Amino acid sequence: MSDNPKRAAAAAALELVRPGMKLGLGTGSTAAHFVELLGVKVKAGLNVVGVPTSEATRGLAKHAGIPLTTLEEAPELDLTVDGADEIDSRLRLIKGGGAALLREKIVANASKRMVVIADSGKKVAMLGAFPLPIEVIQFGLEATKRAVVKAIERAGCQGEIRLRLRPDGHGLVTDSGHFILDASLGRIPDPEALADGLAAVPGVVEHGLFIGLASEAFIAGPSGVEHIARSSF
Ligand SMILES: O=C[C@H](O)[C@H](O)[C@H](O)COP(=O)(O)O
Repeated sequence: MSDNPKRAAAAAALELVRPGMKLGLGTGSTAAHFVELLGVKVKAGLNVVGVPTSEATRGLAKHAGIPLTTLEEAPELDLTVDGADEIDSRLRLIKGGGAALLREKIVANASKRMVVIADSGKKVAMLGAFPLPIEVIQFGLEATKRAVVKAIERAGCQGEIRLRLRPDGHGLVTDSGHFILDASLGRIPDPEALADGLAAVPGVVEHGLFIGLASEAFIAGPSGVEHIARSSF
């Protein structure tokens, strides 16, 4: 196994790729390994196309020589491979640490199969230690923030909510032109209830709870790569 667990998980997922596949390309440091390894195969003759989940991944994929397409040209994808910030035993995820959650969720939802690649540090008994990213429209930010707080409380959670900032102190703007609120909740006992509550808030574009999207995961740790399938729960 590679001495880099992220790369080992990426290499395991690469084994699922077949010629002719339309692929969703995730975002983040783990997904970047997948893109790089896929690029090596493409240069060796593998025929696939990819839909990137962020402008950062678009750049990496172009550099790696992977032919790109869009969901307009390819509205159904065969396989998406993406990282996660947290993953629980039912393959529920927190994503969006890299601010790409909106496009990541659209791409995952357009895929027949979503495979998560991660190091074992991402596995948790309960979601919530990682601050939950919530993508919101810039208009009405304070009002949306208040409504988000209420939705969070109704779902039995509490914690601090902060606007994600760029290093220059201005609000970070996502690839799709929105802000991100990071909700430090500590624990999310009922992710489904929180997901439903957040989705109902006007101004919330999307949130980083990915429920029912990942069908399997490759999780790499010191003793090797573990394969988890949702059907096994
Ligand atoms: O917005 C970013 C994504 O959801 C990433 O997939 C997630 O943050 C995991 O990134 P990394 O592999 O760098 O830990």
